[in-house]
Amino acid sequence: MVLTIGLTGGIASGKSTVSAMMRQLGLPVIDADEAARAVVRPGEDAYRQIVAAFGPGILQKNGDIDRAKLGAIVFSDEAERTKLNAIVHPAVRRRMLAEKEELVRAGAKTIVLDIPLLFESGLTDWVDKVLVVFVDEETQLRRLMARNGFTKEEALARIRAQWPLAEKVKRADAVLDNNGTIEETRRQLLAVLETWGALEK
Ligand SMILES: Nc1ncnc2c1ncn2[C@@H]1O[C@H](COP(=O)(O)OP(=O)(O)OP(=O)(O)O)[C@@H](O)[C@H]1O
Repeated sequence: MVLTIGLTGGIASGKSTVSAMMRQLGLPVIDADEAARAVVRPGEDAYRQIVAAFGPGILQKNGDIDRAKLGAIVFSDEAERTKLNAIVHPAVRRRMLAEKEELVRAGAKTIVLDIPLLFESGLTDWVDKVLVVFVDEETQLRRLMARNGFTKEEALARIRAQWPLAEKVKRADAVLDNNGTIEETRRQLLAVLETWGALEK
């Protein structure tokens, strides 16, 4: 039996920090953001579909998709956003499932799926356990502003575009409180993984 852990949280709540810890512990991590970048690289099906749907005007000189341009188009137009998601989402899911199959074939006992929008995308059925990285809104705001150089308004707009973190916490199998130090978070992570038998080889 393979144990599949879904790692999620809110923007700047510390998911990448925790996923790096999990990798350090030797757990294989499949990263949804990385998959989303990979499927739109030149040569990929989703790349061709995006160029066909939005035109070559969204390309950079070197042929890569200009994420800022595409982002500006879909940001203000829901129909365009739906069109893009209909191309990208299935491709990301296929890629993540293929990566998971590969790890299962290679004999992995525990697999981590790092999916920032696990709940928003309705993918909780993909995992056996949901691990939520939690911070209070004050800490989240401070870290997001510091990391991205956002104003308070810019940071709040991004926080409010996601499910409230408290809702994710309610539905979690385990929660890591990341308001404290990295070391405190690491201790909580080890305890959860121990409980789930996730570190057994
Ligand atoms: N316990 C902590 N103490 C201090 N700083 C932290 C802690 N955890 C994370 N950070 C910092 O807070 C910021 C957000 O953390 P991280 O990038 O891991 O979050 P994330 O959930 O992956 O964010 P996103 O969804 O935006 O990619 C980073 O700058 C990180 O270095």
